[in-house]
Amino acid sequence: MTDILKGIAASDGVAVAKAYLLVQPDLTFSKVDVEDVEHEISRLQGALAKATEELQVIRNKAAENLGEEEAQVFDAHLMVLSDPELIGAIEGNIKDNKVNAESGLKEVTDMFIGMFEAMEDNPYMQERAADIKDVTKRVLSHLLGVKLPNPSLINEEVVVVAHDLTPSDTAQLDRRYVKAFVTDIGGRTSHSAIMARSLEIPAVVGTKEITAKAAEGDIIAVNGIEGDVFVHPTEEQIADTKRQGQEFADLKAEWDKLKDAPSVTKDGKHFELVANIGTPKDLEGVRNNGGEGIGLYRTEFLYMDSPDFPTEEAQFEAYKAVLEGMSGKPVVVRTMDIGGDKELPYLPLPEEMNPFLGYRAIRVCLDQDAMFRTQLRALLRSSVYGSLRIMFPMIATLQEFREAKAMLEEEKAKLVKEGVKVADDIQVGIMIEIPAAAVLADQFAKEVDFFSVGTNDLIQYTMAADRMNERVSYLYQPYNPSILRLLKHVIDSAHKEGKWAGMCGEMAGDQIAVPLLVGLGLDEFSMSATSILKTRSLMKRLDSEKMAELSQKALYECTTADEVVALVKEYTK
Ligand SMILES: C=C(OP(=O)(O)O)C(=O)O
Ligand SMILES: [Mg+2]
Repeated sequence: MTDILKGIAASDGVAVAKAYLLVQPDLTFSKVDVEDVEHEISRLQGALAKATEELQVIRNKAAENLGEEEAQVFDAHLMVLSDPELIGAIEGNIKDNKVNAESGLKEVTDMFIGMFEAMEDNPYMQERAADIKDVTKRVLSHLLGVKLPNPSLINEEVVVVAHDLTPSDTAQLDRRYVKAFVTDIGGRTSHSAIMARSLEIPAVVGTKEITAKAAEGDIIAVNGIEGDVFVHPTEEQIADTKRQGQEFADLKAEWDKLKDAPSVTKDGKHFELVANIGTPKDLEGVRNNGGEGIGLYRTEFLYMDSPDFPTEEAQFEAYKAVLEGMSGKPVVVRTMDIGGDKELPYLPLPEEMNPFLGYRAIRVCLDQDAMFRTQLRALLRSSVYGSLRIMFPMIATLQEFREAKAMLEEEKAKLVKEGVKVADDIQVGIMIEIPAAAVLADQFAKEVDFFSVGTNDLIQYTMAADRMNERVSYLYQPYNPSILRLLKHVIDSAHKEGKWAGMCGEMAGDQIAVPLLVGLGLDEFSMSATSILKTRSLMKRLDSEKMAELSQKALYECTTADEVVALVKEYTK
């Protein structure tokens, strides 16, 4: 029987393939007293050998697909598996206490993990604790005879099914084989959804129950355009999904013709259409989709992809590659925005009740300023290779901006004194993603060079609706007049001071929002590279005067988001 699930359409495209369950198996066990300790030790040895063999395959796969550096984490795991001190302690525990291998293993590894985790100021030991946790899971899975999912080992076409995908899980998905993914939780602006769009993997998130409905190997049809998922689809549903996929592909072919066209409205008004990227590897997609620059380089992925804090040199190389790769077109680099749903294994942040309201982004950077200054130096050094704009995330107050800017100036002065060349036309701006900054935009506009509105966060904070939570996703309303009024204030405030205002939240590429934003006079639209051409195509059909009238009505006559959507449809018929 077919199960039909409705989720949030997170990344365009369709796929029909077998399910691959990326679900953590049950690793619980009971502690058992045993007589035959030798048997338990040989079970342990067997599991260690299997785990080693498996990790070697994963390591080689990672090196092949992602590069040597990314494979290093598995070397660390292999080292744990062959650590005589650790293995000796586990065997000793089994012998001395006459317990089963599962229990002998877990007790010892828990002890080491606890000890290392307690060394809070020592990121190296924190990382070792994380390695031991991972390895323990793998050995336990072999002892218990259950399978751990290994996304990097996928070598046939599948639809990945998961409760949730972290950005690092998503980064491991190989586009050749992973035809789509479907999750229980998440929203359109969760980072795994954003990454799916840049990897061009169709995705439906927030289905609530895909992991309960789909079993390994079940055929699944995914429609990432509409947000529909069919488990055991009928022939008709498969045909229908594929037909919609074909229609989308045809549209895409039309959009592709606009690759080298300017981004102008019907009446000739130009708007800048630029891209959001997470790594220098994304530049190819930006060029293929006719991006006029980079409006948001999320540098935290550089930190997330690295086994330790990236050095100044490694960062410099990445920033230089992006600036050179864009051949003088503007590049907005956002300083590290860690926290929320983005974690660093080597920077343990305290568990928080509300991580999106907690210790993240500029708050971490101003607090741990050595790390921040390293990034600023790398950025300043790269500035001579293109047109660099530096942007600070999650700014709530002017003090924060002034403090961050002062650090930037200090690092610049030091570099100049050392004889290092630094460009003297670097614009310095902020993300507007906290309502306090949006409300005070008129004052911020006097001190910053530009604004870029981060609607992913601005909407969640304004509506008090978690962007990751599908239960409140109905409140995640980009078109709510309250949001539109905030945007108007931000854009007008920038213009009053002769500054520009952009947007790098997902709303900038939203086809209902674009007519409103054109009407509000937003200068720069930054989005997933894959949304650029369809937005350019839409813009060509809009008249800027008429859109100004539309936005005026939407802001002051509409009372709900639904009314705004209806009005946009009427104005763009
Ligand atoms: C672009 C934004 O930042 P991020 O999605 O990385 O939080 C935003 O909040 O809109
Ligand atoms: Mg944000």
